[in-house]
Amino acid sequence: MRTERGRQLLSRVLAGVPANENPLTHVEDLPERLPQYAEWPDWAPAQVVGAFRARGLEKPWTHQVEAAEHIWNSRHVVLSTGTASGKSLSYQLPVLSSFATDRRCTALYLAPTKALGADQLRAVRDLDLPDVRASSFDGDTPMEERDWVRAHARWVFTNPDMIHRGILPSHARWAQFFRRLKYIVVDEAHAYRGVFGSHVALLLRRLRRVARHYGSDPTFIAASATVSDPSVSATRLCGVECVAVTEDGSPRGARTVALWEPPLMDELKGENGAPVRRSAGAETARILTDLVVEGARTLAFVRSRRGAELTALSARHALSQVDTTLAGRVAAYRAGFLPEERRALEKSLASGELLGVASTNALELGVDIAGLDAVVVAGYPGTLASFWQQAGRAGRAGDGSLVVFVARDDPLDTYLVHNPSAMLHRPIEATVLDPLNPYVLAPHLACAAAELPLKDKDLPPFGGDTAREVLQDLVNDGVLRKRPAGWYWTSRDRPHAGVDIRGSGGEQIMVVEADTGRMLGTVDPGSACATVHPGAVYLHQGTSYVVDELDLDAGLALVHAEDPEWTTQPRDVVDISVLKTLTKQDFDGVTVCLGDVAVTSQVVAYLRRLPSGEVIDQVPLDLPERTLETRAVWYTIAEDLLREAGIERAQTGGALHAAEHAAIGLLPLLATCDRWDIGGVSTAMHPDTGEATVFVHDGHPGGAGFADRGFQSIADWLTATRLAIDSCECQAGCPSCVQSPKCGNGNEPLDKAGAIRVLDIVLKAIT
Ligand SMILES: Nc1ncnc2c1ncn2[C@@H]1O[C@H](COP(=O)(O)OP(=O)(O)OP(=O)(O)O)[C@@H](O)[C@H]1O
Repeated sequence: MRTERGRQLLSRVLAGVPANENPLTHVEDLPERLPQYAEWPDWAPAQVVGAFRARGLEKPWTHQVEAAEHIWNSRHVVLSTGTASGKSLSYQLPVLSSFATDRRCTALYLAPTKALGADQLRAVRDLDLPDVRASSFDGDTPMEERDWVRAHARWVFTNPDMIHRGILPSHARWAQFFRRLKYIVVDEAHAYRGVFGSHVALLLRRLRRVARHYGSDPTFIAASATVSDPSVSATRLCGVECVAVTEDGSPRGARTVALWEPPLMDELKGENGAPVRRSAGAETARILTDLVVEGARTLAFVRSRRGAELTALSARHALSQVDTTLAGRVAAYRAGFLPEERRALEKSLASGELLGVASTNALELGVDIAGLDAVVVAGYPGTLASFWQQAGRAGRAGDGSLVVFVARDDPLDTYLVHNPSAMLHRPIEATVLDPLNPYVLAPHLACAAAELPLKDKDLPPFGGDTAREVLQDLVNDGVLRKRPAGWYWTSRDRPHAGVDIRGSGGEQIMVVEADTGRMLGTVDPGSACATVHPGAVYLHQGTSYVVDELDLDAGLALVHAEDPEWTTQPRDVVDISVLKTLTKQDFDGVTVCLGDVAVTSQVVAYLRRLPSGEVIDQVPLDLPERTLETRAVWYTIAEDLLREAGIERAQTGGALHAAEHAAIGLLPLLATCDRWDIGGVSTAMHPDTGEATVFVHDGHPGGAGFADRGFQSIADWLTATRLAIDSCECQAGCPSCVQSPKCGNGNEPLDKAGAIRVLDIVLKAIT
């Protein structure tokens, strides 16, 4: 195995670690994989093959041909292979071959971001084939060009937002394009998850319905990072049965993967006196510095934009002490870079002119950077798919490379560094989305009816009976009218503008700088009280603002630029009630349930906190209550089981609370959610269940499928939760195990040992 280079870089990094620290929890060598080539398919015209060859793509890899064959034969397909495995060629080949052999057909390409769409468009144009007429159609397309695109473009590169707002509402103007539509490419399909994924799933169903109205039946091509069960996810997303191609024939250099847990620091204490680890960012800056000194081309992924900038800055500072020329070879990268800037960065990393780049996840999508010497991932990026996408940037053919995963102060990160097989040998989590969520379904059915009257035969892809019920509600509310032939939209205004496919429903709160009137961004109405309450410190693109006023009725938060030395953290009181238990599993003294709940919360105060964690004061707030109706998974425990396990009445609240926090932290292991997409409530005696209960609920109206996923995999989920708590070496609970960064109760009470007992009771009963 060619792992010498990776191992050598690792020992260099370890040489700088103080003798009393042992951050390495695991090292593993992943073997090299050799390329597997196939022949160009017979149906591919010589001109198209020639264009690829001219760009240095001599022969396709096996999976590229396998996918291309399906597409050519009009079978919907999902290609789920690793980073830089050449997914683009797999669809470009059949699409461009069709263009060459059928002078009329058209294709759509959808990317989750404009930047990625622009990259792919450039790649197609660079092939320099005649009659392709590839063109973008997004928010930046000038009005005068739009008519040309509608009338002449054959391959339109766009995004879900534009399909929703710009194409479907005026589909008649696209009639010719739709009539000839042969392919719909859904790139980076794994990005469509949670509520956004549910929106896009319904959008794709609307798109297909309109295409069929004009007589075409396009083939869907989903390109995704490796995910578990790609066929199921893609079928759910696209609304058509997709064949999966997963055998990756692209080559990959050997990689040494090191899992790294920063040490607990003696000198610093966090909330309630809990110990704190050295920050993943600081540790990453140090590792990046060592690697750059070694001349290794390294990419460090840091979760926040500010973190990426600080990491680059502190690596540059450290390097300037060693060799001033090296300091200039480290840069930061963030979202919002122009395409030219990204190209320049790709080039200088490839040439070695730049040696170190600290980046946010923005570099994850659509950048042609591969074959680096090292990648450092600071903090779990939320999904295994993202982790491998980032790690996949390392690995030079014929030479080894190094990947270091640095854990943050977080229970999921703790679990992963102590359970390497969960990180390195586990199938990637399923992409969770729920197109049947009535809160998402209703506005899409209204849009669909406005596009073309909805008929009974249209309903199966929209959920059949569920759709029929939602339509009845829309009729009752006067939004639609039911006539014998179907459901009609009756107003002159289109419903599309009111549907925010990236938000979780409801009018967004605008964050506006009072002095200048500049709109900085928007906040979900559901989280506004917690994030933009008066006095809150609001970060926007690395600049700090303080909120002066929150007017929920007007949908406005007024802020001014100010960078105080403290951060703010909301305090809330939360109550949950069970509206409907959908499924209940009874075990001896333990029940596990899935159902609909109402979560009532009120932000009542906020804390001002110094970077050291010290609290300056608590400021009361007068904000309204808010109720969220959503989906939850919960378990209950009979009192005698708690007592038998030695959990006394006074301890129960803290034990359940700690078990709840850790479980929220671990759910992203099984569902593609972020811990901020879900919430929890625990109580020693819940009025609706009559017992000690821990609830974990979705954070969006109607749910996004996360609680459902927790319910389906409850045993795996709670086993991992228990392991995470148990493997953290702190005494009484810290952010790496049972403390939560978003706890509205200031992480009190928490009982770490009690949480393990609680989980033992539940696991014993259900497994
Ligand atoms: N058959 C091939 N032989 C050699 N190089 C190839 C082949 N196919 C693709 N490549 C090269 O591999 C690189 C990655 O290709 P591409 O960007 O399509 O990968 P991807 O799977 O879409 O990546 P991502 O995971 O970022 O979405 C490109 O530089 C491309 O030119």
